[in-house]
Amino acid sequence: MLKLAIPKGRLEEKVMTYLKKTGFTFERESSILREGKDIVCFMVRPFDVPTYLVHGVADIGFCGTDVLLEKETSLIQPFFIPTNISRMVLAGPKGKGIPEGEKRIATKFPNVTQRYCETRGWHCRIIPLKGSVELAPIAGLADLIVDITETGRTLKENNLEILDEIFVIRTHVVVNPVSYRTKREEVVSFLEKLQEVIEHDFDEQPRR
Ligand SMILES: Nc1ncnc2c1ncn2[C@@H]1O[C@H](COP(=O)(O)OP(=O)(O)OP(=O)(O)O)[C@@H](O)[C@H]1O
Ligand SMILES: O=P(O)(O)OC[C@H]1O[C@H](OP(=O)(O)OP(=O)(O)O)[C@H](O)[C@@H]1O
Repeated sequence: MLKLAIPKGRLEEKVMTYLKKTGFTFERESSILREGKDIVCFMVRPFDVPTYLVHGVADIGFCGTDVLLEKETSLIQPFFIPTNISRMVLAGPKGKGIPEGEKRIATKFPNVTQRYCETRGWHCRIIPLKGSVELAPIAGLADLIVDITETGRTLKENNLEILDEIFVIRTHVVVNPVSYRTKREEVVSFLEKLQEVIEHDFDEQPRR
């Protein structure tokens, strides 16, 4: 029995489509649980995916680079699944640049931001928020933000500009290292089937 941690939200549909293409069917479905003959899917918040693996209650999960770097977990990352590519960026009010001295930075990703400031040798005051981070400079809560940008629409709508790109965000397949040892055959067989589905999908894509 494989136990998977599936991110609810913008990644959910793509991941569930890949699972069904991999041959899994589900007899019982709810908003938090999908159960089939050889599989159980825990439907969780994206930030919580690594937690289910680290605590050993899930074998495989799917989550973004942002979550993995924010949670600083050491999970096996065999490959990506094709989803929209987004970026973690430093951004601030258009035309104002990066202030001298202490920088107030609002973010959903305090650990990522702390490490980024250390690499820049900056003295920062990090203001953790749960969302709508783009509001912080407008409200005077922060000088800068560290946040995800995909299309750039949110930044543009709030007169913010990218000041630095911190890392590219992909969607990772992640594996619990213990499961990789104790359920090796089942885990490897699933990963191989999933990779075949992804490669077949990719080959089917119309070439631009
Ligand atoms: N525009 C985007 N904003 C946020 N996440 C994005 C975006 N584009 C791609 N992603 C990826 O999708 C993942 C899930 O994002 P989603 O918006 O579904 O949940 P969340 O907002 O991160 O978490 P929650 O809904 O629990 O607050 C992110 O961790 C990131 O890897
Ligand atoms: O570059 P864009 O395509 O505009 O996407 C970036 C926006 O998407 C995410 O917000 P989300 O929609 O997840 O809501 P949130 O602000 O509550 O996190 C992210 O926090 C940015 O605000």
